[in-house]
Amino acid sequence: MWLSARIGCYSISISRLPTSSEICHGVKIILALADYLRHLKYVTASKLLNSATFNRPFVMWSSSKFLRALSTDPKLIRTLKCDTAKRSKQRKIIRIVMVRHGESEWNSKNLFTGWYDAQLSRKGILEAEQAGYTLKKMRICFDNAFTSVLTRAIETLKIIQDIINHKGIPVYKSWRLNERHYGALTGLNKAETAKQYGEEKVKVWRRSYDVPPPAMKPGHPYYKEIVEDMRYKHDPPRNAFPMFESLKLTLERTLPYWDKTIWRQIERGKRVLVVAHGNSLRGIVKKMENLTDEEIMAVNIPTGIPFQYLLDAQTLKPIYPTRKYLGDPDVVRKATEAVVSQGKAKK
Ligand SMILES: O=C(OP(=O)(O)O)[C@H](O)COP(=O)(O)O
Repeated sequence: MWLSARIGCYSISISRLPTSSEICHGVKIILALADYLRHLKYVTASKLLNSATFNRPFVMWSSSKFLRALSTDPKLIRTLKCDTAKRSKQRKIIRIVMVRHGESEWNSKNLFTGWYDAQLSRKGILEAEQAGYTLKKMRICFDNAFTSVLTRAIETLKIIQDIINHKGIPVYKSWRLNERHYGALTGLNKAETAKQYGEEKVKVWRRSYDVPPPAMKPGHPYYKEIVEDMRYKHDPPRNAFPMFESLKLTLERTLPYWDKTIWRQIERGKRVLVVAHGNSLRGIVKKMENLTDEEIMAVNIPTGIPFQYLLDAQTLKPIYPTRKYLGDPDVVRKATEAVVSQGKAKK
């Protein structure tokens, strides 16, 4: 190798002395490289050049000479960026960030929402913005993002992407990340339901692992709107379209997507952002933290506050056993308590 350089986790190898015509193209290459890295890492071209370190100390070139040494010949320049395997090895820790969408209009009215496509409330938009600013302040970057097919999650993701300047990353949407289907409870007020059926019953419907809510029947006010929604035209199949879901049933359709799609990306060293829902995320939390069916009952996820898992890049095991919220602990505690209180009977 004539020269190899490392810039952060990216490497450039130049196989031989460039010819004079190759040197002419150098500027174009470095600009393309700077542009690529700026997209991924927010570095400017000058920072990029200043941080270049060469593995042959005697070839400590100035930036301008380095510029001129680059060429458009792909055989000459072996690598412009490290492959993901190399990156994940260099990165000792892999971060996964998840966030429940910002407050929806139905959250603000304390209604069971499930598969009803509620919009973000004004407060929910602000929560999504705050989530974006938190990630921006921490300089957290992502390679791709995953969300449900419900507007409140998609909009939250868009707001975050805008703020952290990640509009270009691939976004994958799947109904498998949808909120649990709340069946016949969809559209009912939680506090009024607790008054009618008792707080204990509502707690079982909201938080038990395998007790489902009553099924949504064709006469239900939101039946047609959900079943005939064009976003479900092809998937889930008609004969498997849910009419209710316990957390267990939710997890049974979320987990294959987590394992086969999201986790594969994580294994390849990709930094993923998952924007989903209170209960679809509780399912993933159960799996990540290895919680029992009883332990998951106590987990409540507030809207719009990102949380992360840090994994050892070699073993892919979480470094800390529980999720860490990226927010003021007091705010997180109050927001979590507020979620619990939603099931208290109306006085
Ligand atoms: O649709 C819902 O969740 P979402 O607002 O996260 O999409 C549910 O109404 C959440 O309610 P729960 O916290 O009583 O399970």
